[in-house]
Amino acid sequence: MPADLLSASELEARLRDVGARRYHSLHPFQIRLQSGQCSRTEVEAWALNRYLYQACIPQKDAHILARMENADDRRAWRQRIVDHDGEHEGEGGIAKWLKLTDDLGLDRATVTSGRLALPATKFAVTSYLCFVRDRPLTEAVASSLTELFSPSVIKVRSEGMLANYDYVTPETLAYFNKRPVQAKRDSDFALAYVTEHAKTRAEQDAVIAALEFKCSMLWTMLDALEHGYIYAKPWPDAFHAEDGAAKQAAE
Ligand SMILES: O=C(O)c1cc(C(=O)O)c2c(n1)C(=O)C(=O)c1cc(C(=O)O)[nH]c1-2
Repeated sequence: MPADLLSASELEARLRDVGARRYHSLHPFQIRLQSGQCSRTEVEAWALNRYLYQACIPQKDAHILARMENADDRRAWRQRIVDHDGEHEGEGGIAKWLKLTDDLGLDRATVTSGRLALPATKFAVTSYLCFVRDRPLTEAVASSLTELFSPSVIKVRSEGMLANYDYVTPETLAYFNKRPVQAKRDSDFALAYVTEHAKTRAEQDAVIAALEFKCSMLWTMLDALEHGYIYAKPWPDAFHAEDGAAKQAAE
């Protein structure tokens, strides 16, 4: 074993340290959202933009699945696609995300078209898809390891949104109910996978860098919301206050 190779527990500690420093739970927009400081327009813009992230997840998982040579790995990984797409129309995580945007009063066709999403959201999502397509498979798998950290941010966000926004109900946030259990299952698999397949220190460093990349992608999406909606300067073609509840209340 090369002297500089990290043990499994050292690698895990390095990965957890990436999350402790860079995960989007630390972002000012996330803190604003969970503490009730977001305007209704900001909550709507968050949901509308994040739809594009939700929609890309089964596509990125299909890229990874197609590259796995081992049937056991494929059987485990394909569950992620089912979780988001469902077995039938109207089932699965993406449908539940649309329930969230429905409850906020957003038009489905507008949300799914991505027409009013911020340019940085689109760049971030595209770069995630390109990353898992173009980088070595172990790095692509490693980029999903933000799910090591998602159960706690989901809990804090969901509790905060329910406590602080009277238009948000448990049904609105039903998407998040299953995620902590699914995220634990998925991140256990991904952590075991990268631990087994990153065999050199350079490969281990690339796995850590992949997780840093993914954290930066999630961070960028919240930077874009902060810039666009807190400084009130969204991209001209993006979602504006008039596209949301304010407009419907005036009608
Ligand atoms: O609510 C969140 O903060 C959050 C974060 C993440 C994440 O850290 O990537 C995911 C999710 N949610 C999520 O719902 C989800 O399905 C998901 C899949 C993945 C992935 O990279 O495969 N991350 C996440």
